[in-house]
Amino acid sequence: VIPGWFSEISPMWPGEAHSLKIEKILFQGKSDYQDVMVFQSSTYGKVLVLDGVIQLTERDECAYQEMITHLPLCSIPNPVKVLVIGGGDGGVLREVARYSSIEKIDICEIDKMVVDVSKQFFPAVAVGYEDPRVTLHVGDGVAFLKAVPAGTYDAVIVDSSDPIGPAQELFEKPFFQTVANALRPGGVVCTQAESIWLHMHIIEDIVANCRQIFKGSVNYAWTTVPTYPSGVIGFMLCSTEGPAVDFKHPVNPIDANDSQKSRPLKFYNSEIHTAAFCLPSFAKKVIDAK
Ligand SMILES: NCCCN[C@H]1CC[C@H](N)CC1
Repeated sequence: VIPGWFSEISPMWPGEAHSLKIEKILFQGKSDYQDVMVFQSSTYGKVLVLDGVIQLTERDECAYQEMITHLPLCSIPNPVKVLVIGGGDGGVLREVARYSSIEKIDICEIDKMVVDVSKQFFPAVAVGYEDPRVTLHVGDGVAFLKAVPAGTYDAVIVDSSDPIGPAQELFEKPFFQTVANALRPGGVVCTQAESIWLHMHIIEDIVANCRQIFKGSVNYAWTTVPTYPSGVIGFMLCSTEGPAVDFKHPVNPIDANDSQKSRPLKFYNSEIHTAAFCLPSFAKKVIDAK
């Protein structure tokens, strides 16, 4: 460990550790579920860390929040009801709130401390909670989805941490089945789906499970987030049986109905949407073969 530096050491990415220079530690706490820390970095703004794993930095969170939200929501013509599982920092809510067609945004986050810390230290991320369409449910996303009437949502976004810790169940087959049940026919789900450089086996299992459960489209997309392990993160994009969804070609260009023209997108655009589904051969072999 280098004094004055934060290193992201984890058995989930053995033998490597991304480091950020610390200017000042702003918060350290322990919730019912995990250790929570916020620090001011030298070059990436403020940083949110859960159980020693970087969740977001002010400098590059736009890449993740915009892609995980607009890849699914630009793929269906008229989202009305959306559910976010996880995402307690509020960044996905901020992006979902751009769609004027949306009438209801539910969010189920298990750890209230993440919500409170984000509101205190990341106001430009937690701004998503200010939208009147948002309802926060503090609890376990698995239980929440089991209680949701079938066919309730047009879209579900699973903005989880990694499969070690509170989010473990969000990577397992029963959870994907409850998501499929909660979606309308032709509804879409987008989940945080790790790194093709680090987690090809996890991704292989997720793709196999999704192909069994989601009878519409099943695709894997990826993007660059410098402060995530290996510098990239992926997403599973799945749709239920019903009106066809072509994830690779957006039908609902966000700029057509973006209610927040005062705060333009920093990362997402329709070209990078389509490009996100282009995979290197080692990943394509595994993902497209399933
Ligand atoms: N809403 C914040 C992003 C949470 N997703 C992250 C993906 C990469 C992981 N190593 C840590 C969580």
